[in-house]
Amino acid sequence: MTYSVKEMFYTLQGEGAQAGRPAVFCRFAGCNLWSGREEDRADAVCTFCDTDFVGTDGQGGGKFRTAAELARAIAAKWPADDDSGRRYVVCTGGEPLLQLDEPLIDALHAEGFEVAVETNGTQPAPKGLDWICVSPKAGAPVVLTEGDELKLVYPQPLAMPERFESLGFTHFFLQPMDGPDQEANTRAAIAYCLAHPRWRLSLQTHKIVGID
Ligand SMILES: C[S@@+](CC[C@H](N)C(=O)[O-])C[C@H]1O[C@@H](n2cnc3c(N)ncnc32)[C@H](O)[C@@H]1O
Ligand SMILES: Nc1nc2[nH]cc(C(=O)O)c2c(=O)[nH]1
Ligand code: SF4
Ligand SMILES: [Mg+2]
Repeated sequence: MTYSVKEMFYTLQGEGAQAGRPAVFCRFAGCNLWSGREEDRADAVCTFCDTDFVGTDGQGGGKFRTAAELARAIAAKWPADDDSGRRYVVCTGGEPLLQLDEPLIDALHAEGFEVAVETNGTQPAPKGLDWICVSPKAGAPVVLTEGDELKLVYPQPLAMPERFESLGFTHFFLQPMDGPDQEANTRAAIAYCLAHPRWRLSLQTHKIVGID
């Protein structure tokens, strides 16, 4: 299996229940809900994506021919002198579950990492993941109905929170949709959480503080 990676970087997880935690982000190239080309955005299943996941030309990106090779490259991003035993990798994209497989999870565990995934939930998950974040998209079926956090970008008129709150997740987050209406979306997400206390607010804190 050859893995196509857009970019790879060490930063703080900005979103959800693990916000603030140091992590290597591995952004896989490609998605099943949008081509990534602006001219296709309006007709895509997912129209509000804030991410460039096309190609392998970002920082630390490239093609990796084996799971061990990719796991070594991820490990090389972690501070060399760290002895905390808290290595953490977030596999994102694009849609990581188009590529992330059991051999790669095993290779990352062998490098001492806890392995997290950020997924749109349209693909089954391989065994062995340590943290599963599903972010459903209106118009795309959710097949991954259990995990650690469900993080719904809000508002999506055809994917309202009520539809997801009986699924098997530990945490339920609303994340205001970034874009031209970001401020209004944030106020609406706050109002929804206050009226429905099962839901918590997830801000994209990396954008607030200006890190990757
Ligand atoms: C770029 S996606 C990649 C992972 C996967 N394809 C997914 O959608 O979950 C990473 C996270 O960013 C969220 N996201 C994407 N565009 C956003 C936007 N405009 N505003 C807020 N969150 C956004 C996604 O819902 C997801 O939780
Ligand atoms: N700092 C930081 N946190 C993130 N959490 C989810 C991200 C993503 O693009 O999947 C992301 C990201 O791109 N940067
Ligand atoms: S599913 Fe995720 S990566 Fe794909 S277009 Fe939507 S937000 Fe972007
Ligand atoms: Mg992002």
